[in-house]
Amino acid sequence: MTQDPYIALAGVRKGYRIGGEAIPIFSALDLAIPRGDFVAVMGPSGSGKSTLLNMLAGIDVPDAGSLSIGNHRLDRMGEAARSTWRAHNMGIVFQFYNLLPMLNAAENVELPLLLKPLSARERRVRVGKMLDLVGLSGREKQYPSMMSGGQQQRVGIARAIVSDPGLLLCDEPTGDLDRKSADEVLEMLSFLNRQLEKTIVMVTHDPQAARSAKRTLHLDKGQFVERAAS
Ligand SMILES: Nc1ncnc2c1ncn2[C@@H]1O[C@H](COP(=O)(O)OP(=O)(O)OP(=O)(O)O)[C@@H](O)[C@H]1O
Repeated sequence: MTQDPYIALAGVRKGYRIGGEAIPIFSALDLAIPRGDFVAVMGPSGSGKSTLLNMLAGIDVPDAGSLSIGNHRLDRMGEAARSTWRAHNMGIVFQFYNLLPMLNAAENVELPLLLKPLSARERRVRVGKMLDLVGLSGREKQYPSMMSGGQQQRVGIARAIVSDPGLLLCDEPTGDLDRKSADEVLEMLSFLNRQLEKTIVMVTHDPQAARSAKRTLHLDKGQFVERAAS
């Protein structure tokens, strides 16, 4: 049985212009990721990992070629449509957590739900479940400044999944963490992939983080090279 890939890039061209000079990043990038996959993306600095994540997130668009996620052609959507699409279909986990310092853990996790037609009680119940899932129940009222990096990242993960998106994009999710906290975060991502069937694309420089993924794609000279997990 063949299934259309969940994420499909075909012939994607992307570059930047600085002053009059064109800087090509991808000239014909192809990529197919099935639903339920957990992919690590590695590659040297400047190889285009963030550019790829930004396109998958609909923050940036290809100059040419097609980019679809779950049958939606992101390259054909306007900015407002991409932004709405993003709010409903994906969660993003950042290297430095991107929590709002003036909000406590529960309020940070609740943020994406404010866009949904839910009552305050429904939001509270959902936020409680998410904090429980990431092992932080009882810490609802704590502010980011009172939490370790690992705890902050778990709040970031709870916020990323609170709307129940099918896709998680992770940008160096363990880049700011010590080994033990990093391993806890990676275990959590594996759990979300295996038990909740989230599709995960994770950019990382950390080979140990990449080993948590089902496969690793190496960006090299604007193309992907797949290497078996070691
Ligand atoms: N908004 C932009 N304007 C101009 N050039 C850009 C822009 N964003 C990225 N670039 C350039 O595109 C190339 C790829 O950048 P990108 O950030 O995607 O690489 P990366 O693989 O994520 O790097 P790193 O591992 O250092 O984060 C780099 O040469 C970068 O300088």
